[in-house]
Amino acid sequence: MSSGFSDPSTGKDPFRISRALIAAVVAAGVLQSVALVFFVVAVHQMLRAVGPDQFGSQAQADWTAGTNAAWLLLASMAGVALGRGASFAFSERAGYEMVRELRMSQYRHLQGMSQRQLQHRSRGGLLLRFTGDLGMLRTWVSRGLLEGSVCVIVVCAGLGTLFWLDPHLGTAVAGSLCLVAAAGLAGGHGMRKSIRSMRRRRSLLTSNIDEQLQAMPVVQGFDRLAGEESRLSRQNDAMTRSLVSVANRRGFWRMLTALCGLLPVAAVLCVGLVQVRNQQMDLAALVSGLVVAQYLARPVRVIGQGHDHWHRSRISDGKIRDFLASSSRRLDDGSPSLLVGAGEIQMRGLAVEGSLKPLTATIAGGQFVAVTGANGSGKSTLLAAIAGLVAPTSGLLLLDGQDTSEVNLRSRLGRCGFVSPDLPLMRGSVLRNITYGRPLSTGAEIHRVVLGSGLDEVLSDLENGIDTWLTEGGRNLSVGQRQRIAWARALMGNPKILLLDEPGSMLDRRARDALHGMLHHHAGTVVLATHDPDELAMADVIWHLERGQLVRVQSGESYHEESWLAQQADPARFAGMGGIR
Ligand SMILES: Nc1ncnc2c1ncn2[C@@H]1O[C@H](COP(=O)(O)OP(=O)(O)OP(=O)(O)O)[C@@H](O)[C@H]1O
Repeated sequence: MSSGFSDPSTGKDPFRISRALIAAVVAAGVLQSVALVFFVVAVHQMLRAVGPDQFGSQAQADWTAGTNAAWLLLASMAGVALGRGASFAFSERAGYEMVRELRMSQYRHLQGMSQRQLQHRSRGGLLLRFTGDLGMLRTWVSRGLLEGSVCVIVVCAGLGTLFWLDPHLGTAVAGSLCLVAAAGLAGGHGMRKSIRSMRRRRSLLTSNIDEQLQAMPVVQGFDRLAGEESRLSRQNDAMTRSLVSVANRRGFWRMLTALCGLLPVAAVLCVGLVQVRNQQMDLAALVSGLVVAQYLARPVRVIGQGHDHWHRSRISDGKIRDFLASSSRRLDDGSPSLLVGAGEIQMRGLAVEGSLKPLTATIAGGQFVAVTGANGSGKSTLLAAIAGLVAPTSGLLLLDGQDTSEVNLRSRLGRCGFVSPDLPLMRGSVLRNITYGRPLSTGAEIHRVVLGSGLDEVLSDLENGIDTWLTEGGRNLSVGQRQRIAWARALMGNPKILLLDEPGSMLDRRARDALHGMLHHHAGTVVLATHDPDELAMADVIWHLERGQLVRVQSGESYHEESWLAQQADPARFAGMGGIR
């Protein structure tokens, strides 16, 4: 079953339900229905063969016919049980398999989203796509669509059997079901509105809790505990009100479905008794009819609940489709891979809306460029654009002469070693973190990087050394320690282009010296965003950015001279700042 949507990475429709499983569910439904018909026939025959006179039997019990009917009864019971069990298992499996595909499609879509897109999305809403929304869709597919279809087959078979027993019984039950279905459809209005409001509130609450988890020290440090508690309490109350409203509507549905379950029994009893009184039907047919009506209670209830699942899933379905249709870059679109060269970076009118004005410049392979400028001048954006994490809104970026918009993204990402406050450490050991981009690094390479980045000093302070376990973002380490691990992570594999966004901002003097030594020795291009005069003086070229624009290019030497002269002219201004060395 296809929805017309296709995952660009796999070319498959992630909403597709496996045809084989649909066939299996339908087959199980047919088995259950046929077995139910035989079961009723067996009940009817048994009553007529060995039941008392009122059941329409002869004065003498026909034990042979009764025994045959008993065998049929047993066989049909097994068929009903088998059909029901199989239809449940296959329906559940079909739902789980569809959700598995959708989960991966959503995750691949997420992987193609740029840093800015992710920063602009609510985390609560995104989390909901992977949890509640998938759960709702699964419930609809398994319990609503597939189990509901089986139940429709069973109800049809049951109605057919009732018509066979007595057309009046069939008509009464069919009529009563139509009545309840019409009432249900009329009462279904407003359900989606309540669900939409409940989802919005749940997403807000999840985002808030997620933020609080990360920023609890801010809440505590600024003593905003009471304020945040009352905000959460308001959100919690609003969500509870939405949940109660949805529960009320669902309660109405439960009432209808319970009624649906009992109504066929009442209809068969009333119409059947009248027919028996008028001697147009025997008691065997009435009892058999009651057996059918009683069996139909569950399938009718399931069909009724399908309506509830349908409404709940429509909003989730829409949200997932919107998410999958939102802009995301394809990681592997079949275009050629980026080839590694000397690390030359060319920008031709490269711009990022709101952050970086069109920039045309070239950084030669092996050059060391320091980028400086006031806060918000666009340094981080420039580095992230070179790394491929921020998509330029116009212009071209060429790495080693290759237009990055024409190479496949997967080959481009990870080509630059990047240290940035926006790239936190991951949960896991220090070793996992430093080899994150290159899990197959050899022991010798790890040793080289650990020594080259001075990480050995940090590791000697950690009880478990390189196996020390880091929590999310490495928050169980000091900021400087985290920065040095991030450094080592960027150096692994000796990347031709190294992008460092203020990597020394939290380092002590020794660590800073180690960083400078590493910058000296790195055999490749280095682009360093910094305010540090020592680091600026080390660079081959310095780019001064102002409000997203490259306003001045200067050599490191001339910067050094300029600073030295300024220091001589006004020593008081530089007192205590360490000076230019
Ligand atoms: N996710 C974002 N979405 C939209 N605009 C952003 C985003 N991040 C940053 N900006 C804007 O882009 C501009 C450049 O920001 P950027 O972080 O590149 O500056 P920066 O020079 O690195 O600053 P700092 O020295 O404070 O790190 C700023 O005006 C900022 O408001």
